[in-house]
Amino acid sequence: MSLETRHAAKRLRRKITGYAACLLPFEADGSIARGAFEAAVARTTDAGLGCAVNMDTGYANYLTSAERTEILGLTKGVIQGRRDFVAGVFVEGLEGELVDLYRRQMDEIVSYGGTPILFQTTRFHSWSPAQIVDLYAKICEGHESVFGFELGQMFAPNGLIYDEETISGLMTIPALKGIKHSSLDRGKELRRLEIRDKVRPEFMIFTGNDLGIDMTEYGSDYLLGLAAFCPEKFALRDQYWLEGDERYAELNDALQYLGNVGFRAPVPAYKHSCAVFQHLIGRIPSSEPHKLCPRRPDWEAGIMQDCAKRLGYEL
Ligand SMILES: N[C@@H](CC=O)C(=O)O
Repeated sequence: MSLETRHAAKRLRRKITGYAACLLPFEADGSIARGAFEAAVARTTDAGLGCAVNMDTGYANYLTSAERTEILGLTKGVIQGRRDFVAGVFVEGLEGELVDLYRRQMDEIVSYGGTPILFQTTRFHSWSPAQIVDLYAKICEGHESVFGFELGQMFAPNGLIYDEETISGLMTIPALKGIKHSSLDRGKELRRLEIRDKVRPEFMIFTGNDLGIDMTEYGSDYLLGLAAFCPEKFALRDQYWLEGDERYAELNDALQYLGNVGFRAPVPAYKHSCAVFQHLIGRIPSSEPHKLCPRRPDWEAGIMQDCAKRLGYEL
């Protein structure tokens, strides 16, 4: 795609739909900070963003199934039907028939009022496009609304970025309403938008590109771990875009600075960056990530402080 074509693809003043992949915060003793999690769900919802829980940012890969269920309960309790929320379905490492494994967790999420979003599993990495599309069709059958999730392996080894045949096939499944795309690759995401516009214009592409959050300018919506750092700033940015307000650019730049620092390699340590940031601005009781999460260096608080100041937080 030439730069001219890319520039022409921008959709000024589009209404953007945004979800934050909520961070699961911890107390200094390593226990889940339930109150702070509930406050984050309330803050995100009040700001106008949807909550995505039990995602990578919520340590879906490290939580027990009982802990994931507890998170669903806490989320439902705070949101109380005021708006939708999405929740990760994580089957990696589980034994059994794949369709059953997915559907059992999806049913549970729906029973809490959530929309399931399907993490991938290494078990289908070597499958053909037709086999993968068929699996999703079976998983989604009878469901009203499900989201897919393409996760780059810089985030987690169970993730996979599909080829275009698979993506086009997935877009034909009626219950699948959209897909989160986390390749961190603008070109790949722009191609998905082109395919979507041809195959099924109402199908949602949620950018998961924390290094390119302006993908929303081209027709993506978003489901971002970065939005969990400061959901109200994302809401304001989206409002500026909707209104054609020139303050959009400066705020987007400040958010992107935070994204570039927070999501630097090794990428999975972004959850520690998020905890450090949230602790600095006084929202969570400790800067501790999940005990299995890769950690940032001791100077993280200094650089996060600079990001926070640029976003206008007074520390
Ligand atoms: N932040 C995302 C991961 C990559 O996009 C998530 O929490 O799932």
